[in-house]
Amino acid sequence: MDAATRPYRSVLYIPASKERALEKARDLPCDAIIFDLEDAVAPDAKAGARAALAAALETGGYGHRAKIVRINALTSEWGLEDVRALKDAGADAILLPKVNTRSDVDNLVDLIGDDMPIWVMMETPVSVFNARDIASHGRVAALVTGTNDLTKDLGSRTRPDRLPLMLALQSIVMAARAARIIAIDGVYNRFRDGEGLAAECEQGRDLGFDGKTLIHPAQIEGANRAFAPTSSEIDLAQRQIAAHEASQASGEGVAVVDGTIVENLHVVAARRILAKAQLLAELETT
Ligand SMILES: CC(C)(COP(=O)(O)OP(=O)(O)OC[C@H]1O[C@@H](n2cnc3c(N)ncnc32)[C@H](O)[C@@H]1OP(=O)(O)O)[C@@H](O)C(=O)NCCC(=O)NCCSC(=O)C[C@H](O)C(=O)O
Ligand SMILES: [Mg+2]
Repeated sequence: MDAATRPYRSVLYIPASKERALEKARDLPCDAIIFDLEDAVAPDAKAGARAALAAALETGGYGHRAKIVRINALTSEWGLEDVRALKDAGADAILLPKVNTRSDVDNLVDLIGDDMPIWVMMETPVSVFNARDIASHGRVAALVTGTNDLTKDLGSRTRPDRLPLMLALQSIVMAARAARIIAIDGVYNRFRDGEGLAAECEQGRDLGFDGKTLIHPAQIEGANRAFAPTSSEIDLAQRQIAAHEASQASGEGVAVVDGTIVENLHVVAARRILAKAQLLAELETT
């Protein structure tokens, strides 16, 4: 699948130390997997997780799902070995945690060479201030929000409305959009709370994120639903395009649908919705 157009509604973290989870993910309906060597893996389990992940990627079977490897920070005792063991293991991208500046990305580029796309964890206050600079790095293909680390570093409280994180969330989406790269929202820790997840997914979708990182398979369906176009969005998009075409044909620049104006820019957004709906429909039949 083309990296530029593939969906990223549901991006599931899997601790690479959990063999059962590595196996299970081959059949889960998520759009992408982050194979985690960092915070989900205990220090004593790092080496075993690295080897298990390399073997799982070699075996394959993850189908259309984007395969992202989250390594440990390059400043940690494990980062360099993670890169060495996994840079040629067949992943679609490497996810670098605890990034602060663009030069952190340069350090990874020096180690992996020319090809592999880099995803960046945005999870420190410094990274948020540098969001535009990081996102515009030519090798960075996605920004992934680390709301747990951000909350820790800010000393803020976890609130359902995520008010303390709003500047960070919006900065991340803005930077990603300015650079035309992917923006993924942070995790929802109460993984058995479907209603809470749905509300946070909706907020993330409203903010402009492409999808949400997840920690448990039970969260996949909610994220897939929230980040896909709804039937009423599809219906409206079709009517906006038709009305705009009709108004153009009669020499008018602007159409009106449901009492709201439709201009060229709305047609661009409407076409984007239809393209995404089509892509997801195709995905369901494969
Ligand atoms: C949260 C968990 C520890 C819960 O585990 P568990 O109690 O074992 O869950 P279940 O018994 O309900 O599991 C049911 C089956 O699903 C499989 N499973 C569970 N989690 C996953 C998963 N993530 N991927 C694939 N499969 C999974 C179990 O193996 C069971 O399978 P079966 O045997 O067939 O029934 C656990 O879910 C977990 O470890 N989640 C991941 C946690 C994680 O990755 N954390 C790090 C990322 S979050 C983060 O760091 C973000 C960022 O950096 C920040 O700062 O915010
Ligand atoms: Mg983190």
